[in-house]
Amino acid sequence: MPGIFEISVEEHFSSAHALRDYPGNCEHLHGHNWAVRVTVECKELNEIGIGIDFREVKESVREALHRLDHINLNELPPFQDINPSSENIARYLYSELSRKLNTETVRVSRVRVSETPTSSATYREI
Ligand SMILES: Nc1nc2c(c(=O)[nH]1)N=C([C@H](O)[C@H](O)COP(=O)(O)OP(=O)(O)OP(=O)(O)O)CN2
Ligand SMILES: [Zn+2]
Repeated sequence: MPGIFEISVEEHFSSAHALRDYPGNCEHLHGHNWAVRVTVECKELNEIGIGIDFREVKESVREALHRLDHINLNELPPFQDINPSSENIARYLYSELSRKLNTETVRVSRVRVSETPTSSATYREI
């Protein structure tokens, strides 16, 4: 039976955000240590049994997260008109990382963004 491999890495960044029009204290600027889990899928392995090197995925994720680190996310162009919610950050990273990592055999399948150990949003395309 054909199978699929899911390869995941997790990286972190720290930044502030405020949810505009949120009915509560999240409307005020506050910070999180965000955790980002990126999953890449592939059907084939190379000659040494690897779908895509964890290190290659981590390098791309770190580069993308560097742009989000230690800033006010509301001031970043992608979040000037939409809220930097976990959902919107996950979709933004999915798009950035897909451009960087997708090949004929490998594609980013999901990005999970966690604000706390118990609260996260995941973006994937169907
Ligand atoms: N679906 C979403 N809901 C909320 C988001 C979000 O991005 N997507 N964001 C927030 C706020 O940013 C808030 O800072 C996070 O709230 P929460 O996870 O509840 O964090 P707390 O530290 O307040 O959690 P407690 O467990 O209640 O201490 C809100 N909602
Ligand atoms: Zn928050």
